[in-house]
Amino acid sequence: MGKPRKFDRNIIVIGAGAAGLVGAYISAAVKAKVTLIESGNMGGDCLNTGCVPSKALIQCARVAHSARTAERFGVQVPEPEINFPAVMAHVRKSIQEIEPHDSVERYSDLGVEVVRGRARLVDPWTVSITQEGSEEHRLTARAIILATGAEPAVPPLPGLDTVNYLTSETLWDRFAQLDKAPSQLLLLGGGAIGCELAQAFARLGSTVTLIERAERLLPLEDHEVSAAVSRALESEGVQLLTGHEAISFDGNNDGLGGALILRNSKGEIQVTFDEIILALGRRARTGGFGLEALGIVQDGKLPVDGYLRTRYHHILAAGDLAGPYQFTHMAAHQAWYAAVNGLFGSIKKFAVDYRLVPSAIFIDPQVASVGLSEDQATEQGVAYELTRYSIDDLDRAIVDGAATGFIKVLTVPGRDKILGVSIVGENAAELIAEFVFAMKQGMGLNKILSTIHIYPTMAEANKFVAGNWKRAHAPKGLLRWLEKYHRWRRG
Ligand SMILES: Cc1cc2nc3c(=O)[nH]c(=O)nc-3n(C[C@H](O)[C@H](O)[C@H](O)COP(=O)(O)OP(=O)(O)OC[C@H]3O[C@@H](n4cnc5c(N)ncnc54)[C@H](O)[C@@H]3O)c2cc1C
Ligand SMILES: NC(=O)c1ccc[n+]([C@@H]2O[C@H](COP(=O)([O-])OP(=O)(O)OC[C@H]3O[C@@H](n4cnc5c(N)ncnc54)[C@H](O)[C@@H]3O)[C@@H](O)[C@H]2O)c1
Repeated sequence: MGKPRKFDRNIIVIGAGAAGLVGAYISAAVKAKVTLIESGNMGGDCLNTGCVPSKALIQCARVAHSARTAERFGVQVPEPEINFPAVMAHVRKSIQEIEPHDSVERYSDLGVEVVRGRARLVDPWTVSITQEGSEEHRLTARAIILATGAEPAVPPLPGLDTVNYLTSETLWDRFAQLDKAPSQLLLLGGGAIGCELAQAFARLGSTVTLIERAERLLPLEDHEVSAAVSRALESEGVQLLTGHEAISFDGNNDGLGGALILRNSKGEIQVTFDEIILALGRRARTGGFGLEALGIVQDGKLPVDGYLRTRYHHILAAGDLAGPYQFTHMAAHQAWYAAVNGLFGSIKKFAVDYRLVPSAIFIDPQVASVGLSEDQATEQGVAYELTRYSIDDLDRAIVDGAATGFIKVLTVPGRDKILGVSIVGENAAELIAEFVFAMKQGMGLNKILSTIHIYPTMAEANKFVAGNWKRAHAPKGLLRWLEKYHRWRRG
C-alpha cells in the first residue's frame, strides 16, 4: 500500500513501558492525536518485572540486614525471621501502589487514547490492533514510535530445557508461591540484575552463587568498582565464580533443581542448585509484529540513526528496543526525541544526546557512575587526571556505620572540567546527581567546591573530592610568596 493521503492519527505509539508512556504523553502535550497500544500490562518491564519489584525486594533485604547488624549500634535484636510470603507481598503491594502512575485512566486524562491489544505493522503507515474477543482493527498514522522493549536473553545452552529456569520476567510469580527463599540459588550473569538479586536473596536467607563469564563482576564498570562490589557480596556470603562460563545444564528428573556445568581457565566444574535465575542481558523485542516484513529489522537488530529513525524515517524507536542503554531514565530521555522527531522532524529534528548517561546499581553500598570511567579513558586513549576521596573519612558515613566506598573523578589534565565520576557508597545514586548536573551545565569541580553543602551529609563527599582536586592544583609559587608575606607581617 502507498502512503495514505489522510491519516487517522498524527502518531501511534506501540508499547506502554517507560518509553511508550513518555512518548505518548509528550505527543498529547503538544496536541497531537495519539494512540498508545499495549498488549500486556501498562508500565511494561520497569513497573511489573524490573525496577519496581527488584527495588522493593532489595528494601526488604536491607531491613533484614540492618536488623542482623543492629548490634554495632548497641541495639540487640534476635536473628530476624524472614516471612518470605510477606516479602513477596511487599513486592506486589509496591507494584500496585505505583500502578496508577502508568494507568490507562491517567494517560487518558492526559489526552492519550490508550488501546489494549497487540499491534502489528501491516505497512509503513498502518497498524493493525488485535484485541482478545474483538475483531482486528486498523489505524493509519503519519508517525509511529516503536517502544516494545526487550526480553531476557536465553542462550541455547545444551540441557537448558531440562531445567525449570527463571528470568527476571518469571521469578516474581514463581517466588510468590514459596514459603521461604530458595535454599540454593544460582544467579547466572554478574551484571546489574545478577549483582542486585544476589545480595538481596543472600540477605533473605538463600545460599547464593553468582556466576560471571568475565574475570570480574560488572565488567562495564570501573575495575575498582567491580572489586568493591565483589568484596561487599563475598562479605555477605555470596559465592562468586567469576571467569566461569556456563556450558550446559543437567536438570533433576523431578523438574526441581539441577546442575550447571561451568568452564573456567583450569577446566570444568559443576554447581548444583534448587533455583536458577538467568541474568545474561536483555534482547530487543523485535519479532512478530511486522518489522521483519518491512525490512526494518535485520538479524533481530533494529538499526536507528541519531534521530532514532528506522529506515522509514517516520517510524522511530525508543527505549530498550532501540538501545544501547537499557535504563528507564534512558527510555524516557529517548522518548522525547522520538516524539518530537516523529511529529516535527520534517521541520526540525534533534539528535539524541548520549553524552551524559548516569546509571546506578542498587546493591549495598550503591554504585553509580556517569561519563568516562578510568578504564574507558585508558582504553580510548583519553588523557585524564584522577582525583579520589575515600568515604571512610566522611563524618556522616562514620556515624551512620556506612564508612566505606569512594568517589573517583576524572578531569581534563590541568582543568577542573569533569570527564567522568564513579561512586561506591551509601546513597551513591543520589550523590551522583550533583556531578551529572554540573557536567550538564558545563560546571567544573571549582563550582562544586564553592557550593555550601549541609553538614553532616553524604553529599559533603562531593565537595571533599573537589577539595582534593583543588589542593592538588594549589598555586605553589603564590603560596610560597604568601608564607613570606605573613612572616614579614609578623615582624
Ligand atoms: C530486574 C530488572 C531491574 C531493573 N532495574 C532498573 C533500575 O533500577 N533502573 C533503571 O533505570 N532500569 C532498570 N531496569 C531496566 C528497565 O526496566 C528498562 O530499561 C525499561 O523498563 C525499558 O522500558 P521500555 O519502555 O523500553 O520497554 P518495556 O518496559 O519493556 O515496555 C515495552 C512494552 O511494549 C509492550 N509490547 C511489546 N510488543 C507489543 C506489541 N506488538 N503490541 C503492543 N504492545 C507491545 C510490552 O508488553 C511492554 O509493556 C531493570 C530491568 C530489570 C529486568
Ligand atoms: N539498576 C539498574 O539500572 C538496573 C538493574 C537491573 C537491570 N538493569 C538493566 O537491565 C539490563 C540487563 O541486565 P543483566 O544483568 O541481565 O545484563 P548485563 O548485560 O548487565 O549482564 C549480563 C552478564 O552476563 C554475563 N554472561 C553472559 N553470558 C554468560 C555465560 N554464558 N556464562 C556466564 N556469564 C555470562 C556477561 O558477561 C554480563 O556481565 C542491564 O544492561 C541494565 O541496563 C538495570
